[in-house]
Amino acid sequence: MSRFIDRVVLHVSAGKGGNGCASVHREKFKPLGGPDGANGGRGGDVILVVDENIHTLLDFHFHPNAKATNGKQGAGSNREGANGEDLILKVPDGTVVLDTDGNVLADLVGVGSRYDAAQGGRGGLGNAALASKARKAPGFALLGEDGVERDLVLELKSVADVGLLGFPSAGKSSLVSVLSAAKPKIADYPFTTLVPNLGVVSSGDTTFTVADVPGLIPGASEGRGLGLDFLRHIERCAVLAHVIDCATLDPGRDPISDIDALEAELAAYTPALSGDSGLGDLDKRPRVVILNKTDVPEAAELAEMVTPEIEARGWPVFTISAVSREGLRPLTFALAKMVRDYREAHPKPEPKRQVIRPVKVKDSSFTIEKDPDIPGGFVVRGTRPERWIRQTAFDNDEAVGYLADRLARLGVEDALVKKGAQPGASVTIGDVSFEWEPMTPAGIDLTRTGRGTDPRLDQVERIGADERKHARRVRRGLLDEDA
Ligand SMILES: Nc1nc2c(ncn2[C@@H]2O[C@H](COP(=O)(O)OP(=O)(O)OP(=O)(O)O)[C@@H](O)[C@H]2O)c(=O)[nH]1
Ligand SMILES: [Mg+2]
Repeated sequence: MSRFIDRVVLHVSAGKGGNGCASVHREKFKPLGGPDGANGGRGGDVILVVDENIHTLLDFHFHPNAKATNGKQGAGSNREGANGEDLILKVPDGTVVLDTDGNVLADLVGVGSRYDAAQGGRGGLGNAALASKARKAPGFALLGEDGVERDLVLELKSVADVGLLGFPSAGKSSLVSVLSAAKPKIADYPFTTLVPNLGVVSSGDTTFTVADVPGLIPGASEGRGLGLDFLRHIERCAVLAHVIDCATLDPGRDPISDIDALEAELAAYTPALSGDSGLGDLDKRPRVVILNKTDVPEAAELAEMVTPEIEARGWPVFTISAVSREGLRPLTFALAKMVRDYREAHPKPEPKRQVIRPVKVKDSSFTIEKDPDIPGGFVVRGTRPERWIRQTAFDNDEAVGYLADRLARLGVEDALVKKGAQPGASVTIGDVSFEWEPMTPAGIDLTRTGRGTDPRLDQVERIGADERKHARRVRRGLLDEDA
């Protein structure tokens, strides 16, 4: 059986941030005029946007990997690296975004709704931006960070007014094809419909949509047949319509037992979106029963026989033939009225142009735990320390020194001392382990050590008073610019 494409796993990778640049301003007679390495650009995001012209997730089935472009590196002369371009992926209305554990991350309803699915990495700061009083000409820059990379599950839940429920081959697609201009595939084998089709039906002043969804068989709520794929679509329909095949020759099936089987599956299904659609529980949605194929004489007889029993449940019954087009007008009127009543009771909210972004963490907390694998070792965890590790070019001593200063200022050094870390202990942060060398007794402000002064700049001091003064001005100018 071909795969159902209303559920896809999509691998999104945002762009990497560009590295910052370490550069020193050069001019004739002023070879070393101050740091002018610019910042790297941000990596592009991967963004999902609801588009009215997209109706399936088919594209993602064929292209399951989506990557935004990287930010460019910064350059000398304060030339910032360009940002990566965001990758915009168009999704159909009613797309639900889940993580691989099944948690709903976003429920995209309304054209224009956006979900920032993966954030680009931040660009690294260039040495101009890293300059400070204590570190006039840093000989290093920060690395750009990797963009977010993850697997997302996209599911499509049709947003339709009327959802057709029925066994395979009951005639759901046939019905949509005669009620609307939609031309779904119709065939006499089960599971002809693999992707829901939306039909637009007009009746007087009322226009409403009917979702033709895949057939349902007992056990669907446990995933049999196209079960869950089917049931997902029903969640967002205001009116549920049973389409019953009165001409089936399957032993053991009759209209009443078909309805009971479908109702049992609905009852067993736990909607992922319970409550949020504003439609209420599935079992409280209004229903109609459509007895189909009554152009077949036996079917017409059977329909007549079971009608009172179904009406006794309080559900309106319509006897139709999708093939001979009998009984369609009363059915259309009735559906239009139910949809109108529903809309009056639930005025449609303005289509939300919601932009869903993950919450930004501005978190300077960290934890230190004993490393279970290395005796005497420690593992430091925290958003900022882990980010700083990713930003550090470990082949550059100054960059490593800067990292050490940052960690010390955050209190990591002190905390390690308190935890009883010994010099030379293995300390792991993120992907990096190193031997810990306490730099100073705890408590001394490490930013004042002057570490980071580019030794080449010392030469400036030997050039002569005028040039020195000029160089200083340039430098101050740069510092002011960055402040
Ligand atoms: N005689 C008769 N046959 C019908 C009628 N409606 C549909 N059929 C036939 O029933 C078969 C199945 O019709 P579909 O419309 O594909 O059924 P479906 O419910 O969409 O089936 P799935 O997509 O497989 O779930 C086709 O051969 C249709 O021609 C009807 O009113 N009378
Ligand atoms: Mg069908």
